[in-house]
Amino acid sequence: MDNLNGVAAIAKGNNHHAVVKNPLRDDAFDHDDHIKIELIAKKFAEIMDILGLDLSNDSVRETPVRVARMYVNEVFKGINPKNKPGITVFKNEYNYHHPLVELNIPFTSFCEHHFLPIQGVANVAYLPKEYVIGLSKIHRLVDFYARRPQVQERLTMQIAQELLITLQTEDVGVVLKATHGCISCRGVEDLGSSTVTSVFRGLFEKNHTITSWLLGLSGV
Ligand SMILES: Nc1nc2c(ncn2[C@@H]2O[C@H](COP(=O)(O)OP(=O)(O)OP(=O)(O)O)[C@@H](O)[C@H]2O)c(=O)[nH]1
Ligand SMILES: [Zn+2]
Repeated sequence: MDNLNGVAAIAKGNNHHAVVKNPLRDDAFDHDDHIKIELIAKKFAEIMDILGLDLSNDSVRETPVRVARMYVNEVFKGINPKNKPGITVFKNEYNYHHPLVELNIPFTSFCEHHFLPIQGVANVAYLPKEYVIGLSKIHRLVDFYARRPQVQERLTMQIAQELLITLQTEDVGVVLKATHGCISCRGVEDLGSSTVTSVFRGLFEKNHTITSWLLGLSGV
C-alpha cells in the first residue's frame, strides 16, 4: 500500500507543469477566487454597458456576477491546479496487461480564441503496467483539462501526458471528437463539421490495427 500511496501522491501533487502548459502568467493565482469574481463582474458589467444593455433591468442585473461565477467556479475552474482531482490508482494485482478503453466521455471546453464552447467526446485507452486507474478518474481528468480556455490539440496532449505520468505506462491513446462553437455559431457558421485530434503513444502508436480501431471507435 505504501507504493500505492506514493503513486497516488504523485498524481495528486502539483504535476500541473509536467504537461503541456496553457498560456498562463506566473501570478495567475495571486488573487483568491472571490476577488477574481468581484473583478470580473465589474469588467463584464462594463462590457454590457458599452453594448448598451440596461443593467437596471431585473433580468440582466445579476448577469455580470453570474458570468464571473461561471468563469471562475465552473467553465474555467481547471485553470487552477488546486482544482485538480485526486487520482486513485490501484496495484494491477490481477495482472491485466491488455488495453482498457473508456469510450464516449463527454466534455465541454472553451476555445481560447473566441471563448465559445468546444463540445464532444473523448475516447481514452491505455495498457496497464503495474497500476490501474479508477475509471471515473479518467472522466475527471478529461473534465479538469477541458475546463480551461483551450485548443483541442493541447487538451488531447494534456490528457495523454497526465495518464502517461500517473499510470507509469508508455502506452496511451487519446482521441477527441468535438464541435467548435466558433465554427458553428459565428465566422464560417458551418454546422455539422467536427474536429478529431489524437495522441498515440507506445503500443497505440506502433500497432496500426489498434490505432485505426481506436479512431474507428470515435466514428471517424
Ligand atoms: N488549431 C485550432 N484552431 C482553433 C481551435 N479552436 C478554434 N480555432 C481556430 O482559431 C482560429 C483563430 O483565427 P483568427 O483568424 O485569429 O480568428 P477569426 O478572424 O475570428 O477567424 P474566423 O473563425 O475564420 O472568423 C480560427 O481559425 C478558429 O477556427 C482549436 O482547438 N485548434
Ligand atoms: Zn474559437
